Amino acid sequence: MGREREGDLREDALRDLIARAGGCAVVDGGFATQLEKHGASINDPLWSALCLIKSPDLIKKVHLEYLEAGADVIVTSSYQATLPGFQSRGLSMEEAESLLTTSVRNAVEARDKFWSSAKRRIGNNYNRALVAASIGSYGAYLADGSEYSGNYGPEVNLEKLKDFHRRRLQVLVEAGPDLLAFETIPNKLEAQACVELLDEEGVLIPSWICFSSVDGENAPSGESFEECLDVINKSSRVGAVGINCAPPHFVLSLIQRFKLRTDKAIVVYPNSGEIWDGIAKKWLPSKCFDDDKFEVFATRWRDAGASLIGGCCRTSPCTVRAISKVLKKERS
Ligand SMILES: C[S+](C)CC[C@H](N)C(=O)O
Ligand SMILES: N[C@@H](CCS)C(=O)O
Ligand SMILES: [Zn+2]
Repeated sequence: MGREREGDLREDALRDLIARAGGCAVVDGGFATQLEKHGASINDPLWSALCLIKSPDLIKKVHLEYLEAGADVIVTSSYQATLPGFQSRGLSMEEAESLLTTSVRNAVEARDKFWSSAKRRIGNNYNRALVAASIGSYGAYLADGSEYSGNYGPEVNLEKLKDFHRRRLQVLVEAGPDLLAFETIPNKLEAQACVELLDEEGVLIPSWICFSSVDGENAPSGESFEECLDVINKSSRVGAVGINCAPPHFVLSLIQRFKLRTDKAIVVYPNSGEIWDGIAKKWLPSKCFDDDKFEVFATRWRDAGASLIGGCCRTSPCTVRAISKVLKKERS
């Protein structure tokens, strides 16, 4: 993958989608959550990536459900799919890379299948969706909940994070997604690693970088979002920045703060408000927001300046349907 001229960046893909969606595009919802609803057992260090090995057909089914619900962007099943993770289960490097490729192909095939029939439906309100290849944080790979602490320890430096992300990023880009979605980034160092890697690898498809948050104020590491945004603002390869898998009631004030610090598009797809216990590997009941609430919030988030809105863990196609209904109402 050689270095390319800035002018070749395909940043229009994201801008065009947002414009086609009337100023605010709909991102899908909790992918792993929906796999579980269909009976997948993902209590495993590979989490949802286990389905890439065990039930790839289910992955396609879930993508189709989110498309039918109105998602303008579907995020691939690769959140916790990593080369060392797969290799630790006895897969060869070649097999592991092939699973990453499959995660993108599954989503592209679902998108193409859905669009070929949806575009013919009279009066349909659908856009041709984009496929965003999910790149979960290093903390996601650790499978100990550290995507919500950002505490990677002193031995994890910038180079180590870039090395961790490099080959997966190359394979995913090679598989031909429309976008890259860096998800639940918990600290500034990993944001820096992602930004530098995009440059070093000359990645031409636009990325978004999303942070998690556990206090509604800062990144999980305690670093301010302003510091994190300053890192991201330096990169023309990052088209959007925002928050995912944090509780919905944090989102409005974070959008307002992000708007003061960046000109990039803002992307938000919070979870239901429940809290992940990374050790027990289960969701703890907490202030939980239902789909009606998402419908109300989505308008406020859009009015505050978000241009990509969806749901994350513990949200469902019903959540996305509610978001899509309210955001697309005014243009139908
Ligand atoms: C977004 S969290 C619920 C994903 C799962 C986590 N990385 C774990 O393996 O425990
Ligand atoms: N795209 C991932 C994010 C987990 S935080 C999923 O929905 O499963
Ligand atoms: Zn999530």
